Amino acid sequence: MIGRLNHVAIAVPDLEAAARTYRDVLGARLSEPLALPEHGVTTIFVELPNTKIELLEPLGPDSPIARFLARSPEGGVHHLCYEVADILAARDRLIATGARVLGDGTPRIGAHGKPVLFLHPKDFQGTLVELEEA
Ligand SMILES: CC[C@@H](C(=O)O)C(=O)SCCNC(=O)CCNC(=O)[C@H](O)C(C)(C)COP(=O)(O)OP(=O)(O)OC[C@H]1O[C@@H](n2cnc3c(N)ncnc32)[C@H](O)[C@@H]1OP(=O)(O)O
Ligand SMILES: [Co+2]
Repeated sequence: MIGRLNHVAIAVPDLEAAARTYRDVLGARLSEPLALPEHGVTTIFVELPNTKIELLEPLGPDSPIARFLARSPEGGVHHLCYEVADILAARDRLIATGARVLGDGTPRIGAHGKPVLFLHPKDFQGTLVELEEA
């Protein structure tokens, strides 16, 4: 069911500092910052030949990454995003297996303008999983 690894997300306390590290130290190509208030994050994507790194900074008081950063103030790997061909079919199949789809189960539009869903980390070896329709 899952396809390509779309991105690895890293929660960071300071997006500009993280962008400098990837651009100036690691020599990577970066997107412009994108504020996504409905997701409570600002993102910068690091473009790699085979996948992307999503740098995530909290945005607003209800950011879903605030608690993560409270536990890991220097930041860390936050989620993996896999592509699926049909997100509603993937959701229904996952629910049938007993996996917990976060929120109300309705896909929302993510950073790439495509529908996304999140799966509970406790059901996937302690890793938060995002699905994005390809
Ligand atoms: C820009 C859009 C999009 C894109 O297109 O790419 C994005 O990526 S947005 C990214 C941000 N959005 C989200 O993360 C949405 C989904 N997340 C959530 O609903 C919540 O963050 C959560 C995963 C349910 C966690 O909720 P929270 O209240 O922060 O945590 P708890 O304290 O209740 O944690 C319970 C339990 O889970 C562990 N945990 C929490 N976050 C992670 C994580 N990222 N990876 C692994 N494990 C995680 C946490 O440690 C707790 O464990 P125990 O202490 O053992 O109970
Ligand atoms: Co993501």
